[in-house]
Parts: sequence; structure tokens; C-alpha cells
Amino acid sequence: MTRVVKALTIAGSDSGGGAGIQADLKTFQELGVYGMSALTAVTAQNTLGVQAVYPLESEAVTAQLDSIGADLQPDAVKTGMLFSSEIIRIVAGKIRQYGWNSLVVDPVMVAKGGSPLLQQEAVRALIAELLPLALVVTPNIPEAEILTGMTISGLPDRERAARLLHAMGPQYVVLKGGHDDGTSGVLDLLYDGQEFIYMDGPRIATRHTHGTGCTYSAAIASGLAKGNTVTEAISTAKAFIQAAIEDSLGFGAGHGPTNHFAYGNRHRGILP
Ligand SMILES: Nc1ncnc2c1ncn2[C@@H]1O[C@H](COP(=O)(O)OP(=O)(O)OP(=O)(O)O)[C@@H](O)[C@H]1O
Ligand SMILES: Cc1ncc(COP(=O)(O)O)c(N)n1
Repeated sequence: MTRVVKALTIAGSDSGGGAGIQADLKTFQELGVYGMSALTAVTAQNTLGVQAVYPLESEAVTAQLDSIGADLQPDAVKTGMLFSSEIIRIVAGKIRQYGWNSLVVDPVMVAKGGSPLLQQEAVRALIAELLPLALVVTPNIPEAEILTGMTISGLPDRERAARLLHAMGPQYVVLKGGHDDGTSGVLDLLYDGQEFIYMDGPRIATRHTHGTGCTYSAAIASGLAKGNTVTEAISTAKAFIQAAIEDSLGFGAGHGPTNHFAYGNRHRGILP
């Protein structure tokens, strides 16, 4: 029997299905990885924004992680919306307790519409507790600015921020350029502590980018779960998110979801 590869997402629920746990599980499935989830919060959300956030009780987060840890060993783990320092401490503790490796930390802070998904006081816990456990961290530019305390404008700033983030513990830093509006391209920076690799691609003109960060980090975790190297996992994840943005589903009056079917459809030769 072929070994089934498993990945775990620890994140919030997005009722609209474009971001959070829903985006992660769809991505795992499309990349042939069995998906598991531990919810940290329930959000009432659609393409127009976040209408409400209900963080889960600590016991509920602990119980989910213990259920998985007692029986199901994930091959890779990703974190998304964690909301509070209390939840971050629980998550970091359980990752250490169960010895989960191949951790991708997407330091989700604010939704596209501006709603906070992480309490301000939790940034310190994210840095102190979770980043040292990460194999890969995937901040966008505003998140990198908050984590490092610096303003990022040109490429030298990005490299300095990547160095500072690397010093916080993650082995690989992916500084995403999706938020760098006004340019015709998108430039993501990968730093492994030694060299900088710039990954550039066309900026797709669309308002349907809800959940891009969640989808991208889940795709990286999928590759790691399969035993790919970090660079291979990032390269496939980039192709996955690019296809998902290009072939957008087109619904919702606001920032619509990306198309999680797109990459698989292209590879299977079926029209989107
Ligand atoms: N308009 C776009 N065209 C092409 N690629 C994009 C576009 N927007 C984002 N990306 C890519 O998608 C990935 C996710 O980046 P982004 O900076 O959007 O993450 P994020 O802001 O954390 O997402 P989210 O707001 O969903 O959490 C990156 O690889 C980025 O380069
Ligand atoms: C539950 C949850 N997690 C993450 C995001 C970030 O995604 P985006 O910035 O695209 O809104 C979100 N909106 N909701």
C-alpha cells in the first residue's frame, strides 16, 4: 500500500471558504495530501470582509492538537490565524511536545479588508515561541515590518528584514511581495541564512486575491509533507498560487477567493 502523506493546518475558519482552514484543506487535497485541521477561531467572513471573530477556548485548541498528536503524525504542519498569545503558547507547546517538524508559519495578522486576526499583544509571543520552531516563515511586507520593527521600501530593506527574521529562528524566510502595489511584477524573496533568491513573476491584475497567503503557505507545507526540499516546495507552491490567481472564480462583490482547482486542472488537462 502506498504511504499516505498527511499535513496539519492550525488556523482560523473562514466561512466564505477562500482563506483560513478552508483554503488550506482545499490546497492539501489538490496537491494529493491528506489534510487535518485544528481550529483556533471561527470567523464570520465573506468577500466583503470579516463580520465577526470568535476565538476558541484554550481547552478546545489543546484538545484538537492532543487528538491529532495521540494518533496521527503529520508529515508537515502550517499555522495561520492564531489570534492571541495564549493560543500561540498552546500551539508552540504542542508542536514541541509531539516533535512535529517541517513547520511553515504564515504570520497572519490582518485580513485583506483590514480586520485584525492577531491581537497586537500576541506579536511578541509569535516571535518568542513560534518562529524558533519554524522551518519556513512566510510574512508579507506589512507583517515583516511589524515583526522586525523596520520600514521596508527598497530591495536593501527587504534583505535587511529577511536577515532579521532569519535571526529569529526560522531556517528559511520567504518575504512575499504581493502587497508591493504599483509595480507590474511580484517579487518574493527567499533567504536561507546564506543567499538571497529573488523569485519574480507577473502581477496579475485582479481583485480576487482573498486567501493568497493561506493557499501559498499550505502549498509549501504540502510539498514538505511529500519530502520535497524547501526550494522544490516553494517552486511548486508558487506555480499553484499563480494558477489560482490567474483562473479566478470571479464571484463575490469584494475580494473573491482564488481558484484552488486551477493548478490541478492544468496538470490534468481539464478546462477550468
Ligand atoms: N496580484 C498578484 N499576482 C501574482 N502573484 C501574486 C499576486 N498577489 C499575491 N501574489 C503571490 O501570492 C503569494 C501570496 O502573497 P501575498 O503577499 O498576497 O500574501 P498575503 O498578503 O500574506 O496573503 P493574505 O493577505 O491572503 O494573507 C506570493 O507568492 C505572492 O507573490
Ligand atoms: C481565517 C482567516 N485566516 C487568514 C486570513 C487572511 O487572508 P486574507 O488576508 O486574504 O483575508 C483570513 N482572511 N481569514
